[in-house]
Amino acid sequence: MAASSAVWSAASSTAPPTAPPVTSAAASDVEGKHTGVQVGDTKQRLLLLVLDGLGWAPEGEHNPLSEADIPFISRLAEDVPPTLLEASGSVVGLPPGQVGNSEVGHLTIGTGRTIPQASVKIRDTITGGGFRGCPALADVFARSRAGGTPVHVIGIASEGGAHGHIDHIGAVLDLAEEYGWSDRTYVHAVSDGRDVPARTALHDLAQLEKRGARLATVVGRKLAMDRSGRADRTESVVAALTGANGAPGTTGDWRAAVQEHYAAGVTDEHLPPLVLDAPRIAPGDEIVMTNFRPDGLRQLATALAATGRPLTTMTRYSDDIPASVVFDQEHVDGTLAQAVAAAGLAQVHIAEREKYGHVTYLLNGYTQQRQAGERHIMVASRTDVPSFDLAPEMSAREITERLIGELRSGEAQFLVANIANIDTVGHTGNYDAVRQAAEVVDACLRDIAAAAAEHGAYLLVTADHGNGESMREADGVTPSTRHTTSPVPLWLLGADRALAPSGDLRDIAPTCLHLLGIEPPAAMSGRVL
Ligand SMILES: O=C(O)[C@@H](CO)OP(=O)(O)O
Ligand SMILES: [Mn+2]
Repeated sequence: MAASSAVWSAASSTAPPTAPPVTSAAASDVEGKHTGVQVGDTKQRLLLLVLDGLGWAPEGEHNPLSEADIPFISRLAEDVPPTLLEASGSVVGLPPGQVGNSEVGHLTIGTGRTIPQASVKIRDTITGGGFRGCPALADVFARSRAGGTPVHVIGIASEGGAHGHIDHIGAVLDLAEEYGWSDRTYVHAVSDGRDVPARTALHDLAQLEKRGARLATVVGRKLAMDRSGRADRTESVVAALTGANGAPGTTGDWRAAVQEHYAAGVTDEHLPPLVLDAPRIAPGDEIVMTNFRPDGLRQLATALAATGRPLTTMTRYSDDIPASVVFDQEHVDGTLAQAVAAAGLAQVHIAEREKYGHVTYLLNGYTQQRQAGERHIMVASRTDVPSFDLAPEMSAREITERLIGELRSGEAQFLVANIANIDTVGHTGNYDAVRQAAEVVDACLRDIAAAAAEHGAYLLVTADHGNGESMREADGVTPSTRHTTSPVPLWLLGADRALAPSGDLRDIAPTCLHLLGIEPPAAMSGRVL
C-alpha cells in the first residue's frame, strides 16, 4: 500500500463512540492556500500533540501498527488521509537522508524553520581540515602539553549520527596526533545500539583502535547517557571513569567481554562499564565530550564538572554546566512559544521526563526561558523497569489526564504535549511491545480528542520523526531499534477545513499560529498548511 494512502487496519473495526467529527470538507485554492479558518478566528484554543516516533509507512509485516488494535487512528486515517510531513534530512538541518530525531524534530516544530545542526557544522569543519582551527579544542591540547596531563575523550562511538559520531572522536584523535599527544589521549567509548543496530560495538571499537584510539573504558548509553535523573546510573559511570569507589575491576580484553555480554543477551545500549588497562580520569585531567546533542551526556557532564576536572563539550549541554564549548548554539528568536505569548495567550507544555526537554528547551529554540503565561509540566517517567518494552504504557495515561484537566480548566489557549511511547518503546526493538504502545497511545488520543472537541479546542496530531512503524532492519529479521526517514502524519481535528496534502515539520508552527489567529513571524520559513 502506498504510504500516502496508508490506512492501518485495526483488529477491531468498531469506531470509538467518543471520536469527534473529522471533516475533509474544506477546499483549497490553487495557490495552496486553504480556506476555512481565517486569521482572527475566535476559537483561539489549540492543542498540538506530538506522538513521538509515529512515522507513516505502508502496512506490512515490519509495521506493528498494522496489527495493532488502534481503532481511533485507523478511523482517522480512513476519514481524512493525513497530511504527510517530511521530518528527516535537510529540512530539519541534517545531512540529506539522515534520519530525523526528537531534538531536531521539536526544534523545527517550535521554530518553524530549518536550524542548521551542529553535526553538519562539525562534519564540514572536519572535512575542511579538522579541529585545529577550533580554539576550545586546540586549548585543551595546549594546556595538556604544558601541564603534562592526559586528555580523556568521551563520546558515543557509532555512526548513528543522532547524538554524536565516531568520526568526531577520530578527528579529536587526529588533533592529539598533531600535538604529539596521542600517547596521553584516552577514549571512553559509549556504545550505542539505539541509533544503529543493537550489536555494532565490536565493529565500532575495532574501527576506533584502527584510528589509533587508546581505549580506556566502554559503557552502554543506557548508563552513560541516562537523562531520566537516575543518579545511580550516572554515579556508576563516574566511578568507572575516574576509578572512584565502586569502580569495577579491569576487564582484560574488550572483545571477549563484549562477546560474553552478547551471549547473555546484553546488547550495546545496555553494556555495563568495561574498564580496560589504561589510566582513569585523574583530578586535573582534561575531558573532551564529543556528543553534539546536548541531552544525552548532560547528567554525566554535570557530575564530572562537579569533580572540578576541566571539561570541554562539543556543544552547550546546559547553561548550568561549567564547560568550554566548541560549537556554541545560539538561542533562536521568533519561536512558536514567543509568538503565542506576544499575542497575549497563555500556554502549557507537557511531557513525561524522557521527553520533557524536547517540549520545552528544544521546542523553544534552545532556551530554558519561559515566556509570560508559559507553564511547563513534567510528568514522571517510570523508573521501575529496566527497559520500556516492559511498560509500553509508560506515562501516557498521566499525560492524558493532565491534558484533559488543562482543556477543562481553559487556562491555556495553546497546549503542546509529547506522548513518547511509540518512539521510546520502538528503541527497544520489541515488535510486540510497540504494538501494545500504539494501542495505549490510540486510547489516549481518543480521550484527548473527545476532550478537545468538548472544550472547543482545535487538535493538531503529528509526530517528530519515524521509528515504531518499521521494526525490522533491511534484512527483514534483525529487530530495528532506530529512527526512520518516513514522513510523519498531521491531522487537524475540530476545524471545518482541510490541510494541504503534504509539507514538512517547519509548517507546523505557522499552521498553529494561523489557527490561533496570530500572524506567523517573518523568520518562520514554514507555510500555513
Ligand atoms: O533516545 C534518543 O536519545 C534518540 C535516539 O538516539 O531518540 P529521540 O531523538 O527520539 O530522543
Ligand atoms: Mn527516539
